[in-house]
Amino acid sequence: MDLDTLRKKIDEIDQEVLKLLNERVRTAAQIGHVKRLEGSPIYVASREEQVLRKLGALNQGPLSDEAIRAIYREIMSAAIALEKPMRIAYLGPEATYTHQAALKKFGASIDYIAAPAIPDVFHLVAKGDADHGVIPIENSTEGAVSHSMDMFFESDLKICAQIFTPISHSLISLSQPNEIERVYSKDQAIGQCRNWLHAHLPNASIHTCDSTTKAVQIAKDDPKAAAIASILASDLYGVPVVAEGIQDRLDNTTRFLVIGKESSGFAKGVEFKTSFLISVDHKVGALEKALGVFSSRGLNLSKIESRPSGKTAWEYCFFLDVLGHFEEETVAAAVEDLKAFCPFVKWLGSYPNAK
Ligand SMILES: C=C(O[C@@H]1C=C(C(=O)O)C=C[C@H]1O)C(=O)O
Repeated sequence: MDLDTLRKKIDEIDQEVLKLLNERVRTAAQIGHVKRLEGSPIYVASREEQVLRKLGALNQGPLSDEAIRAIYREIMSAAIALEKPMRIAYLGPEATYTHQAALKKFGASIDYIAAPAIPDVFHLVAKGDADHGVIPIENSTEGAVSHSMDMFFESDLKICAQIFTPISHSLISLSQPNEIERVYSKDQAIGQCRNWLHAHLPNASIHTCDSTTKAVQIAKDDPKAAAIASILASDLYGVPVVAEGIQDRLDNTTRFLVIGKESSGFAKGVEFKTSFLISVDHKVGALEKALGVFSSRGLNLSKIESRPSGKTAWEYCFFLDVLGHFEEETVAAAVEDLKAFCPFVKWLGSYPNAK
């Protein structure tokens, strides 16, 4: 076929695609109406994952599953915006890695609010100024973001989704590396580039600041300074990248959480993760007994992290991640068991265990 004929064919296909897309978002708007009557949440992470999994199973190519997910991310974003204008608070300012994770999850049709600090994300959602919030929770190189974890002690907000984002850091500066005297970034980002900094900028002093974006703002005003941040932040502030991919591990990935007033309901065909916060008695075998509640039911405990209780020195609480949904019988029964002997058990949410 010649070019004109092929382009005519594309135009005809686009007409059909457009008609179907509008039909799809009109149906989503109707769903939004039903949800408003029921008072149920507009964004439903488990349903989205179910739709994406079904599409993955139906897909015969040549589009990759990744491409289907990216395309549908924007279709769903537009659908949600028609159901209700939605606001997502994230740990800002603009162009942070959390901002990028939020965009990846919610797409371009949603309104975003940059919050100055992690507690502000929680407060905006709790007050109803934002429908959901996005916060970093752990990094594959540096481990837990303890400030985020500790917020769950006091907050009643629930986890409704998780987002995994590969993190590639750049050195951003008005000067070349041999002229840099000071390096600025968020503590977590500095920790992810420790070996690189030691090898390439051994004489530079290292300074922490509130965010990777803030670091770029500093580097914009101080030619002897460099920031560790994303290429997006370098573009936004017009400060050049002088070295790329400076993180110590190639597979450096951060896990972010979406928080909201409600967790994510169960959906068939979707694998779930459930997070808990517990404390155990100061007794021999108390922690082992708590963990045994899950293993005896064949439940996979995918993570355990201890944090100081915040009440008494040298007393700890434990964050647990278990594969399964709180609405599933085995998980619910395990929790009932825990409640019988643990002084404190708090369910933090069940959400799709999508990578
Ligand atoms: C349409 C719905 O609302 C939202 C949009 C979805 C979609 O476009 O498929 C899926 C889940 C929700 O986040 C729904 O709940 O089914």
